Amino acid sequence: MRVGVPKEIKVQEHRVGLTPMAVREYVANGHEVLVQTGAGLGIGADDAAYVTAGARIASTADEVFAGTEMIVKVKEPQPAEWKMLRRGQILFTYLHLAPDPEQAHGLLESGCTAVAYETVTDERGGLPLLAPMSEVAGRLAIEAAAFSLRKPAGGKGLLLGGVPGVTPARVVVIGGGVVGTHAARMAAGLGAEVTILDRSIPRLRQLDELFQGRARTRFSSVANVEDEVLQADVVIGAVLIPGASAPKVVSRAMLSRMKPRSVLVDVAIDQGGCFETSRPTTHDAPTYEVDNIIHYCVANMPGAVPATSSHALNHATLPFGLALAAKGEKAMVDDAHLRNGLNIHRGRITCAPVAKALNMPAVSAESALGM
Ligand SMILES: NC(=O)C1=CN([C@@H]2O[C@H](COP(=O)(O)OP(=O)(O)OC[C@H]3O[C@@H](n4cnc5c(N)ncnc54)[C@H](O)[C@@H]3O)[C@@H](O)[C@H]2O)C=CC1
Ligand SMILES: CC(=O)C(=O)O
Ligand SMILES: [Mg+2]
Repeated sequence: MRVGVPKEIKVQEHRVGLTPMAVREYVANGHEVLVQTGAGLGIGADDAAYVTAGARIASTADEVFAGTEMIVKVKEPQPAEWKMLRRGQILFTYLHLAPDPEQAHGLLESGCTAVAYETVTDERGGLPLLAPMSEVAGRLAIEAAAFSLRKPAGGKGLLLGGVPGVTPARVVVIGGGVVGTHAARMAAGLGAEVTILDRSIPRLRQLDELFQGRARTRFSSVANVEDEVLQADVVIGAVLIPGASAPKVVSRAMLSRMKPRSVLVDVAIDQGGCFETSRPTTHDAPTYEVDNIIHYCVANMPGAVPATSSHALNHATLPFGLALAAKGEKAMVDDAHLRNGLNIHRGRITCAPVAKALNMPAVSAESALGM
């Protein structure tokens, strides 16, 4: 198959869909790879590195989209990219369609076959193509919070871990999945006082084992969330219902009762955000304030550390991308986990939670693929 890698165009997005390592694997499997010039510069991979790996270099995104059967990206396509996609062309990338009706319409009109990294599943019930970026974002969330607590950054002037004789900051993590676990590990490692809330009892049991007392666990009821949030210096929003819009777990009414200049980091913003007052921000202007509470809501946090995150992402996407390149849409007929990634197929939505969030009709991926 001819596979295309355009340069990412979202604000401050420096990751790349295929690293030279991955290009070499595609080429070794008999595929042709067309990479837009400069696509890898954010990770220190110049055009020569891609040529060495076996790619051809295209001078424009137009050339990449027009000359290939599958596009491998990182972030959801931007409006200029919807227009370059065509019927039957496979798009393999993050989509986060539930809070994004404009993108959904753009992709439906293009007729493309859009496979979303974030809804591909594995046999253990996990999300293997979301997990590596959730690991990155969970860790970054604590860096972002620590920075936002500092006085020169406009914060309340608190050191996350405190020092001997002075109490540390209270960090509350809502959602104890991949993002939540990595955020809690970073916060606990820095010496903060950490509480993790989740609605899954089995998950709370695992977290209790994992943290061995270095983080408290608590069931995520409305009352418990409120109790924790009102005492917090930092709240990390890390809930997910796969494919769906994030549930709102912190209301605007709670903000005025929180400790002044506390920090909310809404990692779940890519699914619409789990705080009522969240709206997406960019790395250029990552924070804003509501009711004296600092909000950090960057929707592509791992884009800030592309030299780590591009490699972690490629390690996870590679086997699925190779299957799509080898078999086209049949790869999804053969693999139910990859099929769960199918969000849009030739003008129809094929992911039920996405359709529900957008209030649009859906068909099953099985019927769309003629199974
Ligand atoms: N902003 C960014 O740059 C990035 C955002 N993300 C997003 O972070 C979010 C979390 O991702 P993961 O940790 O990988 O998901 P996950 O599926 O591993 O964990 C989500 C957890 O939320 C829990 N949960 C669901 N409803 C809850 C509620 N009402 N209260 C408490 N817990 C609840 C689930 O039981 C689960 O343990 C997703 O929206 C993901 O897309 C991930 C990577 C980067
Ligand atoms: C998962 C996601 O939204 C990101 O890595 O940017
Ligand atoms: Mg979006």
